[in-house]
Amino acid sequence: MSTSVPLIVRLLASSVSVAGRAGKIVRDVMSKGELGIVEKAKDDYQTEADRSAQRCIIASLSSQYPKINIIGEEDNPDNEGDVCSDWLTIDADKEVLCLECPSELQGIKEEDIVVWVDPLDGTSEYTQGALMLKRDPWERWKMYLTHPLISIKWYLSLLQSHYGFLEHVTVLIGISVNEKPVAGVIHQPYYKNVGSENKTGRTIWGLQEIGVGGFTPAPPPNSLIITTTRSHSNPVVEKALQVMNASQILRVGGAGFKVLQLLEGKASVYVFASPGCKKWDTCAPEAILSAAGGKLTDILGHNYKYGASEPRPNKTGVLAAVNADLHNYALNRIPQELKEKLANK
Ligand SMILES: Nc1ncnc2c1ncn2[C@@H]1O[C@H](COP(=O)(O)O)[C@@H](OP(=O)(O)O)[C@H]1O
Ligand SMILES: [Mg+2]
Repeated sequence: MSTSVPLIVRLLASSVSVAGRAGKIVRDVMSKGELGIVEKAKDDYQTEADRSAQRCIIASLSSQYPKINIIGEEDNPDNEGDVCSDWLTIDADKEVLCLECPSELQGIKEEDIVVWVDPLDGTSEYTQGALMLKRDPWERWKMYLTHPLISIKWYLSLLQSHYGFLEHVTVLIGISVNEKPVAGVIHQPYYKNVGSENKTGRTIWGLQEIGVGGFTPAPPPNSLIITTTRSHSNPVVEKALQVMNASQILRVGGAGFKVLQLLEGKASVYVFASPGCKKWDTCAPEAILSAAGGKLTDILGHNYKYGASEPRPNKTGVLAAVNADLHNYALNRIPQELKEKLANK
């Protein structure tokens, strides 16, 4: 790849390519059927797909950009296994390589960049989606009985969802400069492809000042439709949803997929009044949403910072909208006492 292409554009082009490779790893682990589920903390799971996809992304990017600080969700001593040679991806997306470099980012160096990687956002949905790939009802039932995450209520809703949960799964690569998300990639390994011949998924990218690519954003719905968590709710999360006066509430998995719903015109605001999301969940979605004219902050309306020394948890929740007016509307609806409760947690 030519080094005459500005660094941020090259890095985004590499991230688009490696996100697609990581997405294939996510599908391959699922096809083999051994997910290797580990509970890292309460309600926080990891699978072989999370571990392998992260090793692929970090090894590929750090071999090309050795001075960039890359932080991944699965950074821990248990995830230091081998990287297969065919995971190493040094390709770069050709369309992205032709982008203009935003004026503000022209002189930056590798040392100024922090990359936040979530190799598999929507892990709950990935493990529950696995159940639906078992075509034999007896196999499915056996898997349910030994599955650590699925209650009978969820099992029944899974049966109705026809593989839908796997579409919530995304690979997220967020690029920040001077603590601000400036570019990002959301790859959806199962976009419209479960059970079909199309096995490539889709990749959406965004770059500050330039815009988004990989799909065409749609205008917001005519009425207020909110998107929120389906697997990490609690009474405060529900209270913040109630006060929105929304015509519909969509409950889906993953921060990446919720922001895709905003960009696709399926929802207009993403409300999650709880700790739980981390910097790797929001960096790429925030960069892409901002590049499309939207806004992502915490529930108090403050921006998260993405420097390497920032705490990983987004303790004060997530509030995102397709434009500043809708963000402002949602921010004003959240009662002060609820904001204080989160701020003082
Ligand atoms: N209470 C909680 N505990 C652990 N992780 C949480 C959480 N609430 C949100 N998250 C994390 O934030 C991301 C989006 O959550 P949700 O789907 O509930 O909106 C998920 O990332 P991962 O799937 O990458 O772990 C999820 O694990
Ligand atoms: Mg995540």
